[in-house]
Amino acid sequence: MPPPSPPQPVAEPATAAAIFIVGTLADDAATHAQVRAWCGDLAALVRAVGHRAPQDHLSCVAGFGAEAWDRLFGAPRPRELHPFIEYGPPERRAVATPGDVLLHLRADRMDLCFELATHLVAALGPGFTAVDEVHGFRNFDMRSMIGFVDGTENPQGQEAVAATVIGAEDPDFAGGSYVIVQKYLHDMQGWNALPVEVQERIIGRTKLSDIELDDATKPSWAHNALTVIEDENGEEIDIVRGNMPFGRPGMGEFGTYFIGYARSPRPIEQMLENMFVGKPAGNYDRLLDFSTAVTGGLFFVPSQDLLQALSERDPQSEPAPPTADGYTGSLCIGSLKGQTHHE
Ligand code: HEM
Repeated sequence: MPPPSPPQPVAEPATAAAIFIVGTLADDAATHAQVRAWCGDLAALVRAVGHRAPQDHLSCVAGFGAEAWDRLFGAPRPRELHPFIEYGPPERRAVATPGDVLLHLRADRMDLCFELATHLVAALGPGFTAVDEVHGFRNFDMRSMIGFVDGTENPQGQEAVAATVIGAEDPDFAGGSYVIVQKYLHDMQGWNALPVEVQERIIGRTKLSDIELDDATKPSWAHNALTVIEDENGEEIDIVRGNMPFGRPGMGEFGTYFIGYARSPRPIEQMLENMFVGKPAGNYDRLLDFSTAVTGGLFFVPSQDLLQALSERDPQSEPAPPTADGYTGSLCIGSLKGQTHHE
């Protein structure tokens, strides 16, 4: 058995700064070839910038949307990769917005994220158009834009890896992950006008001390009641969140960039359904009375080895065999696996 393919740095601890870039790709052969080559250059670019400041934990995760995957790499496609599914009524909707490529850059210094983003976008070439870019910062006490500590219940270490990294359920794509992003804008005036006790019932935790409310106090519509989900055996299904606050106070912009990684998009989609539609329907997340999702995207994050292998993939030479329930076929990276750095 070859060693498992190392994942991209999806389950990293929170850093002080992050840049999120979502872009679309022109649908022409030159762009596709350039982006495939970029997949092979990504790790070297991260090294080139990050090596000079090893203590500042620079990392980058790259993901690809469903349509882009087909155009860039052809079949097979990761088993659960599909366009972002919208949830909720018109006045409270998790919207889907365009996005072929996601870049999630993290470091303890914004200048490192900025420098790397500059190189990565240049290398993607003229066929890449950024459609959204957010520069996030770590707020004091790890507090989100709405003043509550964020990330407390994130799994850590091995549990984070188990929650995010695909294993035997999709062997061709083992070592990969799915990621869902949403950019939220908050009505801070409305939120701040609420008594703290009401805010605490909306989040399901105390504001100052970040302690979970007990079951008798926590409403069924609390954020952490709707986002805690279980499998058929009653085991909690974890995801790893890397949310960051962002904004421009002078312009009245106050936001949260939600980013959730998991080994299947299903748990995150279930959480979105619970939040936006409600559980049961109508029993929705009151955080959404003060927060509007203005973007939404789902991306697949290939393992590091697959990212390398994809750079040499020619989808034209591998005719895609679509089937009724998606794509099947071999990824043909067996021969390329020998080129990985750890074998
Ligand atoms: C407006 C955007 C959001 C904000 C400001 C926000 C904020 C928070 C806060 C303050 C907590 C409690 C502390 C913690 O454990 O992290 C939390 C928990 C959580 N959130 Fe969110 N969140 C947002 C959107 C989302 C979305 C879209 C999802 C999933 C689709 C989600 C999933 C979760 C989960 C799984 C937990 C942990 C629940 C637990 O295990 O107790 N959040 N969030």
